[in-house]
Amino acid sequence: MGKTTAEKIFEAHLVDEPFPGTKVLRLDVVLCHEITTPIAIDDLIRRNKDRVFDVSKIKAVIDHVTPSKDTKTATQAKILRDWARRHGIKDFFDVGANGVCHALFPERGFIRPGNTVIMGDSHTCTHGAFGAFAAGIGTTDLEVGILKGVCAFRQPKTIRFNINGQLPAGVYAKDVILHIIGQIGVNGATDRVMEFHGPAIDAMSMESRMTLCNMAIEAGGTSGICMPDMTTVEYLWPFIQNEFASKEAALAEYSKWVADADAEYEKVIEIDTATLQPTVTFGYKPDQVKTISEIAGTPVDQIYLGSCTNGRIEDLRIAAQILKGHKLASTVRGILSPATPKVYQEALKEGLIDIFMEAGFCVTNPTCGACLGMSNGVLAEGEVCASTTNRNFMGRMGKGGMVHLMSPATAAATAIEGKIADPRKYL
Ligand SMILES: CC(C)[C@H](C(=O)O)[C@@H](O)C(=O)O
Ligand code: SF4
Repeated sequence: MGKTTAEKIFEAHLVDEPFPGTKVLRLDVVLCHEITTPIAIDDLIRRNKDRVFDVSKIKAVIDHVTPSKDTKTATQAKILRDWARRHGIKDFFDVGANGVCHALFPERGFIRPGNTVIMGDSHTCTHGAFGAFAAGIGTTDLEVGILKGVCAFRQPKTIRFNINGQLPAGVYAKDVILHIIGQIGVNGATDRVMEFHGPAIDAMSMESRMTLCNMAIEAGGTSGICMPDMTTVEYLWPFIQNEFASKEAALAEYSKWVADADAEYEKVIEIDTATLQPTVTFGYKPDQVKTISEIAGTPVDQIYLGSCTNGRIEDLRIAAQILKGHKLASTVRGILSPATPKVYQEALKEGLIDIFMEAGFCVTNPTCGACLGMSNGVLAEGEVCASTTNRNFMGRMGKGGMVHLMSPATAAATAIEGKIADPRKYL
């Protein structure tokens, strides 16, 4: 019988099976940020276990609130910084070099097809875009991962999504994943891997695949996974060219992680792209979605472009293309947080930052910031934000505030009109 991508990765990384169905896997990458890792670090110190299993496999960044805004966040940053220095963790990204973890780490080529990846962050599923098994974990698992380079998982079942056809104009990876979450619900993939296939995925850039996998957790999914292909190889090429004689050789190697044609799935869900429209959330759960025609005209107070979902260069290009020559509506404010310094620099070079600033946007340094209501754009009570992020939970971007999740294109159109707007009019 054939295997899914997750089954192949589990088999290749299996160290132990302490109980039936519980698999201890060898880890290829342990990612860290300053909110959750300091808790693990403090506990390891307390238990006299301040060690790391392999400095080259640990990557750390200060990204959630940076530069620090108060004593608490400065202390969190300091604990992570001191720890990285103490252990000689080279891939540590501090103020000036830091960006949102799930954008920065892939951009640095840290995630490869077939990898096992953990992080104390729920959106770790993003890295499955590379054909990896990447899962968010809690403090105890993080401590074990840091100390021993292993993690226990239940063998997940896989749901396969076939995204048939090509995406219509104005419809992006964000709309696809919002549509899927709307269809299956916030628990629709709990403890499941979401494997994405089909011509629409084959045609997607790595950035779009990351957007798609990023929100797997919003349906309860352990990891989203896309099949490694030439797009994956091209993206990774600057980092792997010394490992392979040619791109074809890299592709041949990575293809072993592609799910077998006769793999067994718990469920196969077919999506016909012709039916897809720009999609936006309402309410406080990511499965509460409406098509743009159902929700257009809803007034907002703030537009936020950024995050690990949609703060990459492709997202800024799409939004800038729509915003070019327009101004923000007089009733709204706009905030752009490029996800990484590289995205920021690239956007500067391409003239995108000019477009955003001329439209009236405030451009912040790369950080999570407003996405989780920590800094750079916290909402007041009763305010509404049109946001390219991934969570619309009650008060997510500020107590008493509400969030409508949408694509960068829809956010840009909304910025122009001050009300949720259809991006297709501006294409
Ligand atoms: C701070 C962190 C633990 C959290 C997460 O795990 O998702 C954050 O990134 C978020 O998006 O709410
Ligand atoms: S950008 Fe938002 S969702 Fe992503 S890691 Fe940061 S806080 Fe979490």
